[in-house]
Amino acid sequence: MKTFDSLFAELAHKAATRPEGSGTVAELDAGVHAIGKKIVEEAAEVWMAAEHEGQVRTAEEISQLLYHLQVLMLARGLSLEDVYAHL
Ligand SMILES: N=c1c2ncn([C@@H]3O[C@H](COP(=O)(O)OP(=O)(O)OP(=O)(O)O)[C@@H](O)[C@H]3O)c2ncn1[C@@H]1O[C@H](COP(=O)(O)O)[C@@H](O)[C@H]1O
Repeated sequence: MKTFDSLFAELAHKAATRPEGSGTVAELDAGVHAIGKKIVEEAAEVWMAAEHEGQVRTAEEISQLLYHLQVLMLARGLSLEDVYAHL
């Protein structure tokens, strides 16, 4: 099963190698402003799912929020350690 750390490693590799068809590369190219809007949208979807849509949908929306947070980390050059230092 994929973990937060293994997904981050996968996304960092995509950012470095820029494979054709990668949504991550497209999102990085869209920039921090666009990624930030996606995070706000996904956060709202997490909230709505948690209130109205049950466990599975909530978990799915949380996974998407985590993904977009990782893309923002890559866009800003942040490492996992940079974030974990604040946990
Ligand atoms: N885990 C994810 C992931 N979670 C969410 N998303 C993106 O977030 C979108 C989900 O958003 P919504 O459900 O709101 O759907 P949507 O609004 O219709 O989506 P868009 O129109 O905004 O694309 C998906 O369409 C994906 O673009 C993800 N995209 C990729 N990954 C993983 O990231 C890795 C790299 O992916 P690529 O860069 O695409 O190869 C792979 O392991 C993928 O499984």
